[in-house]
Amino acid sequence: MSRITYIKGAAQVATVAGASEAPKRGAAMADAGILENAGIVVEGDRIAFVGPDAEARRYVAERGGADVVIDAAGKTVTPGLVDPHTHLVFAGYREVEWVRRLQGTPYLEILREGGGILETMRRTRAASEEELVEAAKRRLDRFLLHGVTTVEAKSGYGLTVADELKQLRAVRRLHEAHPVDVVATFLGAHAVPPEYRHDPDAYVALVVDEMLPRVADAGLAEFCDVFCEEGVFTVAQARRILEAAKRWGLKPKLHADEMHPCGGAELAAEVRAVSADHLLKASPAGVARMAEAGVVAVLLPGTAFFLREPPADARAIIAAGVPVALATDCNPGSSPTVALPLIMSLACLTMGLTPEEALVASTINAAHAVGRAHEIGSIEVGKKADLVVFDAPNVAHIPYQYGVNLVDTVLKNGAVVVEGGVRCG
Ligand SMILES: O=C(O)CC1=NCN=C1
Ligand SMILES: [Zn+2]
Repeated sequence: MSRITYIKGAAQVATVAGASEAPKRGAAMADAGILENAGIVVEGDRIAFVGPDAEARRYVAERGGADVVIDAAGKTVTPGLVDPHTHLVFAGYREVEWVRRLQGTPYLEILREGGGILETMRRTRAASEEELVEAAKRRLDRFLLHGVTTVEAKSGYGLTVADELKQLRAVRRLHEAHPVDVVATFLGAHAVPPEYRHDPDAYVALVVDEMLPRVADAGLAEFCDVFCEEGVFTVAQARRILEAAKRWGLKPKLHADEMHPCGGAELAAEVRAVSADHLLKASPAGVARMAEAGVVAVLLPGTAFFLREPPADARAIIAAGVPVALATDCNPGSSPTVALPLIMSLACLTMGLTPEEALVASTINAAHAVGRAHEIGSIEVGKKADLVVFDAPNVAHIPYQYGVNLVDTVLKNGAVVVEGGVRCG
């Protein structure tokens, strides 16, 4: 008989229900499926009931009572938060670079000098697989304390066959060893490494002819991403890599139009990418093409904030009918954070999302961006019991109390792993 957990008397339960087949877009994003004075019953690792608390209580009584009871009076329950864009596995931080950027040196200038991503590349190449796993585990611990129960994690700091495989093996070990589920993305085309700086196309050939086959044969990644940006990889190079990735069974994603309007959104639609991410400089035509192609826009307002750039035009992207998701972009250069609730605050404060839209973008739509919407991202019977109890009277408080971590309890696969805001499982 599997364990029965009863989350009782919640002031609000944000079910985010009804969008497991397709992400919420347009006006539908404003509806997080909120129930007042509701209860949730978990059996084993699955959601067994969600609805009025009186009915939940009856459901529990008919099964002889609950093994675990969580009092959610005055609190808000949401699906476990999903972060669809992180560079989780890396060695070393770049606070020195950040101070230089504060004083006016542009991000891409530092990259051209051989710093930035290439600074993290040198440290990640020098680190062992074990060191990468241990450092990332501590970041996953903090993600969990912020209510994040699934993250996507990219390679892209190795930039050699061996080091890209090392990073992706670390991602797989993290998924196996930590309560947070980790979804792997190959990002060998994150930057051109120094040894290829005189022949970037030769590096693209290494990515296509050597890295992709090894990653695919080892089953080390579900997605392939490219940093399509001025001075990094062109649209033509990105197209070549993503078309090859599709032939190897990896689903395409794209860092698109982050710093310059390069046509990344248009390319994402052309290759039918699962998601196009950043989009600070995306063209209206590119956004319209994304809507036609069903590409999810993963927006990263924390990165825009940290780069002190205007954010993506989320209202126009939502109005165009493109589903929007949010992510931290956790990385040592442009977004050293794991605080997805703060990203929700920035989405409201700098991009004009409502609290319910921000929650939809951090749950079911984010789950679609990592191909997991059938399993997670909403509180619906049969889905995995990944749940967060926030010490908040309603959903709005989650982004409203910006910078405050209101996470009280986290259930992962039906088991309590955070209680009273502290790790316990
Ligand atoms: O700077 C980094 O390490 C991560 C990044 N990739 C593309 N933009 C930022
Ligand atoms: Zn990124």
